[in-house]
Amino acid sequence: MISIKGLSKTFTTTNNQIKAVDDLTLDINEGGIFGVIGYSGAGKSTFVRLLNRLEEPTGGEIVIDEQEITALNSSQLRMTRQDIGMIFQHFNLLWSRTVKENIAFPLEIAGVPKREREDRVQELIELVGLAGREHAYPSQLSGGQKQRVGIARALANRPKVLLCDEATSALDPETTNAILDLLVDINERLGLTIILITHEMHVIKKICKQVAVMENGKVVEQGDVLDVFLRPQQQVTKKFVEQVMGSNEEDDDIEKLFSASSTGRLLRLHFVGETANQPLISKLAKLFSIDINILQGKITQMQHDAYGTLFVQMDGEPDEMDRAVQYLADETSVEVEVIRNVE
Ligand SMILES: Nc1ncnc2c1ncn2[C@@H]1O[C@H](COP(=O)(O)OP(=O)(O)OP(=O)(O)O)[C@@H](O)[C@H]1O
Repeated sequence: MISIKGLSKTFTTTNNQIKAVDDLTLDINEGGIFGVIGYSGAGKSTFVRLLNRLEEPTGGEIVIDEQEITALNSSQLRMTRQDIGMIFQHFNLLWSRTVKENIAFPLEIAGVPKREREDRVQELIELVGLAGREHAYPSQLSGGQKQRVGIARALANRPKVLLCDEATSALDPETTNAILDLLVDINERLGLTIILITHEMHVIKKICKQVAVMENGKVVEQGDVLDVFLRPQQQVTKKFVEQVMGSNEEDDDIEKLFSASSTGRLLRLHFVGETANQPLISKLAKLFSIDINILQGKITQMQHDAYGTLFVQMDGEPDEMDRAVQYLADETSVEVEVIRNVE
């Protein structure tokens, strides 16, 4: 468990004081992928850099694996940092060293003997998918390959925690997906905790189990990603959810699609979890004497679950429509809402 209590960081500049992280309290479970999302300036980078004390906190406490990070002296901190790997948006590689030499660097600093170091580097190269590129220099690599070197280097000393500071923000969408897949693979294979900060909701959606939303140096909302997607409380969270789901303003257009001349019912079906929407719609049409038409829908695939909303028009005898709605409510995990009813 990573436990953060009342964490603060104030930067003092010549003109003013900036509370980059403001009395932040958060618990992060071990072994998962935890996302922290926020807009630029929310304090995400400062927060993640406080976790390994690349920034010194102004106040508060950080405990990782029963060790109080905030209480360590500098030599203890050097040792403990081996348990906390980090990757960066711009990779922070050593440009005059090859792939192999970059990955070996933290092992050299930790005093690992040469033979053991070479074996470990080879293992890491295989793990991140860089076999054949051992002797390349960073300038000869693509962005995705550079981040793979960053990941291998961060994992060299077998950390318990991996901090990712906007690790995919400099990458194109395809490469982003490949790197996110690699992070999931590493999390599953090595069981280490990943803390990832980003301003992109699709990154959270794709790989995180839990998320915290930051604004003005504070966590304003947190929970399971699915819950936060389904019931965003804060305005900032709603905006992030809209990044991947579109806005609810489209609901007005739905009323127009279901025009004054339409009969039957306009339903909003809210899907959560594994329910596949297409089979359900055709099943309804088979089970009941109704016509059913999809007017509009937005379903998104999360790491394990799908969720989203379909607007459908149902027509038929009132009794049959009642039975179909009852069936949806009782026999499926779909939340159903009758928006209009014209008989
Ligand atoms: N070294 C510093 N000195 C002074 N102010 C700083 C320093 N580092 C960060 N800040 C300020 O702290 C606030 C939070 O910055 P931070 O970089 O943590 O936010 P962020 O959410 O990571 O945003 P971004 O993605 O743009 O980096 C900002 O107002 C920033 O200007």
